[in-house]
Amino acid sequence: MKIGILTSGGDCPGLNAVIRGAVLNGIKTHNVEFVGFLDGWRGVVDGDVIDLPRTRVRGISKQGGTILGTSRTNPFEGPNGGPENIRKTLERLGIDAVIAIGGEGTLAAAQRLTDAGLKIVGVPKTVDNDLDATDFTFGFDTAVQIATEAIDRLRTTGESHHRCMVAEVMGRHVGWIALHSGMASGAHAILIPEKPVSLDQIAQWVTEARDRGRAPLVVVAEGFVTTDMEAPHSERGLDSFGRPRLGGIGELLAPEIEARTGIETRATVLGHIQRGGVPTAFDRVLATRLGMAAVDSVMDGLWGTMVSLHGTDIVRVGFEKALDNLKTVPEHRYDEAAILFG
Ligand SMILES: Nc1ncnc2c1ncn2[C@@H]1O[C@H](COP(=O)(O)OP(=O)(O)OP(=O)(O)O)[C@@H](O)[C@H]1O
Ligand SMILES: O=P(O)(O)OC[C@H]1O[C@](O)(CO)[C@@H](O)[C@@H]1O
Ligand SMILES: [Mg+2]
Repeated sequence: MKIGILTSGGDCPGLNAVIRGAVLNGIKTHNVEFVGFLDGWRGVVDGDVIDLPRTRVRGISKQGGTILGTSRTNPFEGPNGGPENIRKTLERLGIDAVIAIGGEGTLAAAQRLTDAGLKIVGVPKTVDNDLDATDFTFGFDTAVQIATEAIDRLRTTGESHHRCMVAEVMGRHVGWIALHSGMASGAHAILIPEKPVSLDQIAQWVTEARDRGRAPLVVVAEGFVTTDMEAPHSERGLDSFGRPRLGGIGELLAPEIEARTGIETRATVLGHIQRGGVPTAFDRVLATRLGMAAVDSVMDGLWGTMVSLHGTDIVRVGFEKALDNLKTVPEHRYDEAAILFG
């Protein structure tokens, strides 16, 4: 048996730990061989693979990024795309099954290919933590840790200058990173896509914090909209899948806050720093377990399912469960955090 592994969509700390977990379990428990597709679905469509012997995954669980590379290639496009061409390519390469590690886009593509008869098992991945049917995704804990450390630093310089600091974190559709890093760093306002808030309300929280002698700290997710905005702020065109590139809401908010409160305000965008570098121990363990479990799913022929964290157990769920809904921040989690605002 030969299994092909791919990593697709935005990268995420822990991808390499998944690959290592899969290869080690596959070799030690099931005596299977592995290849890696280069650059996500691009490698599947082009038949571009490398061998993944045990020596190739040695020591990689602590490495950020992905040794296989990633892309936002659509496997249904191009002269070699689509299920029939991919089936022929896999046959030519002697690959019996595919493990696709990715977010909702990658898993949606995997679902369509599985529906067309291909043998694919998924591993959920996203720093945003927005995939449903799994309690956490690996990469999220690392992103929160990085964001929290950065925000702690913004805090001390803000305090020295009696400034309001605005920290912008990732989160296209959901505010999990903002919620957790904001709560961990004691933010006076946490602004998330799920909860539009007026500029006057933000200014009120900032003023309250200043009046208590604090240097106000605002954490905002890139996908946040004020009650006056119709869509998330985007000033950098579209990504390769045609979606607006987000980022810059912090710089938009800073002068508005300054104008309303009279407090000098600075914005910092953390950006891709949140996706780089070594994964936390939590993410390494979660990713390793998911990789191992994905191989077990392949051996059980569970095509069209992904492995997922449920409590402390790794379970198997259908792609559709993960894709039906985004896992947004529930109202009660926002309300709980909001007790600390101002
Ligand atoms: N419904 C779909 N059908 C076929 N291909 C899709 C579909 N949705 C997304 N894809 C392909 O899968 C690629 C990966 O999806 P996407 O860019 O959303 O990354 P992801 O896996 O969701 O990770 P993230 O969004 O967290 O970075 C997309 O660029 C696109 O080419
Ligand atoms: O710059 P890239 O790689 O297109 O990805 C940015 C997007 O990826 C994410 O980090 C994860 O989906 C989003 O929060 C962000 O909008
Ligand atoms: Mg996506």
